[in-house]
Amino acid sequence: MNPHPDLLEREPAILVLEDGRAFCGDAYGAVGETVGEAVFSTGMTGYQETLTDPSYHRQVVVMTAPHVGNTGVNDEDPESRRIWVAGYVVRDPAVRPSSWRSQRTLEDELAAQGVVGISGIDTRALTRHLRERGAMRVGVFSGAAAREPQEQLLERVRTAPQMSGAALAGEVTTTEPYVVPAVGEKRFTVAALDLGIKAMTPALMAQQGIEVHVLPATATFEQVTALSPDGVFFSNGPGDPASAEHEVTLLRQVLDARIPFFGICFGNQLLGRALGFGTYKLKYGHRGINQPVIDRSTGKVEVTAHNHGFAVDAPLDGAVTAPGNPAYGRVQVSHVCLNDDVVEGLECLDLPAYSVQYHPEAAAGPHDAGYLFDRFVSLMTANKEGRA
Ligand SMILES: NC(=O)CC[C@H](N)C(=O)O
Repeated sequence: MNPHPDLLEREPAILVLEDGRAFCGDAYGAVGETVGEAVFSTGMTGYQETLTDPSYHRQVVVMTAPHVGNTGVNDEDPESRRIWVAGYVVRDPAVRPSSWRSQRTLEDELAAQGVVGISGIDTRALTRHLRERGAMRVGVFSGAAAREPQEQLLERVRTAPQMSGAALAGEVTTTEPYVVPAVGEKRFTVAALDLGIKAMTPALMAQQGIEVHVLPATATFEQVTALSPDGVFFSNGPGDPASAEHEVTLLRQVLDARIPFFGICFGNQLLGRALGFGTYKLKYGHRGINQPVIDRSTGKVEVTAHNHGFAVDAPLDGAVTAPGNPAYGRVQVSHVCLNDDVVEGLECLDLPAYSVQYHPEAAAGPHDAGYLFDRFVSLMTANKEGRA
């Protein structure tokens, strides 16, 4: 038997932020180097879902939860086919996983998938720094790279691509369409554009009797209508919504055709753009599983899962005519984050279309927002019956 990893001397590693601040730690996962956008997640659970969420593509995730890896890794919880984070920053890795569902250790999984990480970092201090200075590029270096002069490492961080302006859906989407069959009797057909979709989303739709046709991000309006869908869905996904031109054009065609539409996260930002609103980069984003959001139609507060670095710029007070096209009628902000008043949902009053910035699929996270899938079913039902 190999000696336990913590009995081995870990290789030194260094984390270098774009503004020059550096943190020393130990190599964790794959040894090597990686650069990306430094973001922090406050989720205490669900690291497997976080790591495999395609929206984290090109991001180095800093975990504020101090102890990571406790429940190991299994083959049931991934949200996609691989780990997407560009790097992983933790304070104190679990010495050994303890869960009846665990099949491997987290560190072995990170190493097997080539994900460079760093442990032994004061992730609270790093998070406070990111909150003060904002999300920025970062590099994690271990092995030979960690021995290079820090100025050279900093140079590599400063020349890495920025998240602003990045069009990344094409790098994470499925290459071929596939179908997630309805559970039980099939009631609806939905075309779901995969911009970085999480597995739980079609799974929850399927439970509502929806047959979900997941399409590549490059799908055309003709490919969508060929399915005669009862509804169209746009998923979450990485990158800057301001760079998603094809998707916005497609969504405008969907709205013009009055096909019921539901969008999550990136899908919400794209609905915002299709209606004529702008989007902007948040200082450090929302990532975690306990973010309070108010549903303005009911006044109810939901505790929700978030993962977004951009947001829609829309007026919070009441309905307005869609600024991009008056033919779309009135639109209002349906949900707002109680921490910072960021737009968390949009609702069209004269079109069958709505979206949320957060994650009703809650993988991981609380299930408070599950009703949003029921709303999609109601919208499609009303549209079928000519009431929408
Ligand atoms: N989870 C998502 O869909 C994220 C959307 C977008 N990439 C953002 O960071 O805001």
